[in-house]
Amino acid sequence: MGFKCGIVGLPNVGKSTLFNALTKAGIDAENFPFCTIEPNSGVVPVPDPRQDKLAEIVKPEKVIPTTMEFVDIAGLVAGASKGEGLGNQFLANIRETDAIAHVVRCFDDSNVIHVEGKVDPAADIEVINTELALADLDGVEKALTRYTKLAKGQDKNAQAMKALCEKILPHLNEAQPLRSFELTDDELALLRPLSLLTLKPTMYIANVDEEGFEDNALLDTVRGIAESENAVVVAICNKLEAEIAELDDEEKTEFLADLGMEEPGLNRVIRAGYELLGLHTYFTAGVKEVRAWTIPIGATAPKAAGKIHTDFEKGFIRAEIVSYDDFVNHNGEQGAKEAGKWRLEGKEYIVKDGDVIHFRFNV
Ligand SMILES: Nc1ncnc2c1ncn2[C@@H]1O[C@H](COP(=O)(O)OP(=O)(O)OP(=O)(O)O)[C@@H](O)[C@H]1O
Ligand SMILES: [Mg+2]
Repeated sequence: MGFKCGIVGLPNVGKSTLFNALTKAGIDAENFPFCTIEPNSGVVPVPDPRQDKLAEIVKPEKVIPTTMEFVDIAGLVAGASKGEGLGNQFLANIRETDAIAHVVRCFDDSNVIHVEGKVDPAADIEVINTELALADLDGVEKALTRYTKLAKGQDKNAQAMKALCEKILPHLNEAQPLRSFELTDDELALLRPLSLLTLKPTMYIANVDEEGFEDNALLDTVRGIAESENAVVVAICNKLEAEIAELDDEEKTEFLADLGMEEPGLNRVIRAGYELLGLHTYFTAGVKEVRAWTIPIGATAPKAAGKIHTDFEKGFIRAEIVSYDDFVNHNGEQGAKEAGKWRLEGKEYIVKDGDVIHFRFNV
């Protein structure tokens, strides 16, 4: 089920620091039982202020946030696609993720070793992107050999695959990510089984020092590169976040206020990851629990219902919906009903972000 975001980057750039902060923050949220799946993989609650607002109104016994999984992946070095460093193992770990958070060092600290000897975000990004592109090149070349054989028969799919592999190979040969190659939806669907790394939605995490959020040429470099690839950048000080995550709730509020921050920077990372995956949230809000559920953007009401239980999808009758704003503005379901804001929707309804839903079904 889980949506996984892999944390990648050069060695010693702050990946584990970020991961630790993320997973610690998970424990501190208390209302979610943080679970470690593997030593380097953790489920993190997705912070959503709307859910807190709903809970204030409904006063449920429990509040259950939705979650996503982060995976801390070993540092990648030049040559990984040829088996250097942890090489293929590393690449296999990335292949299993749904999106990539690429941590880039944007802090100067001579005490922290940089594997390439100097802090240079553009060069660092290139090392990683090149390795990922070369890994894809290898995958596409193998696929081409396979489909070339199959295409000799009448296999239409194999013929289409062969042509497509030939079309994208030159781009990969120049170590360019496929994100920057224009592909139709049909072509993307054809390529899906190859789980290509450079097609995964990617965000850059610029790891800055405490004063590094403004007037930071290193950060500007990352922003420039991201813009050219239509990628997202989140600037964050991983070291500071790790410290914040260690604090108890009260200390945390005070500490953040001192820094002039409303919430930990981590929340931006989690939310950016969530958006990157093309996900959004609907809520169920009863006295037992107020709960957030994750669905792909564009999911219909029965599909959304299926998240709760397959029976809800199979026996779907209708969805009773109040949109988030109406729910809050009218102080709950009853108020929204009286104001005529309570809707009945059928099988075709595309669930909107923030919908508060009650499903009717029979089994
Ligand atoms: N923003 C920052 N400012 C200063 N130091 C930092 C910052 N972020 C991380 N560090 C420091 O950088 C060092 C390396 O961090 P970390 O172990 O998280 O790297 P990593 O990317 O996981 O490395 P590896 O690939 O070897 O696992 C640590 O000493 C950490 O405290
Ligand atoms: Mg690490």
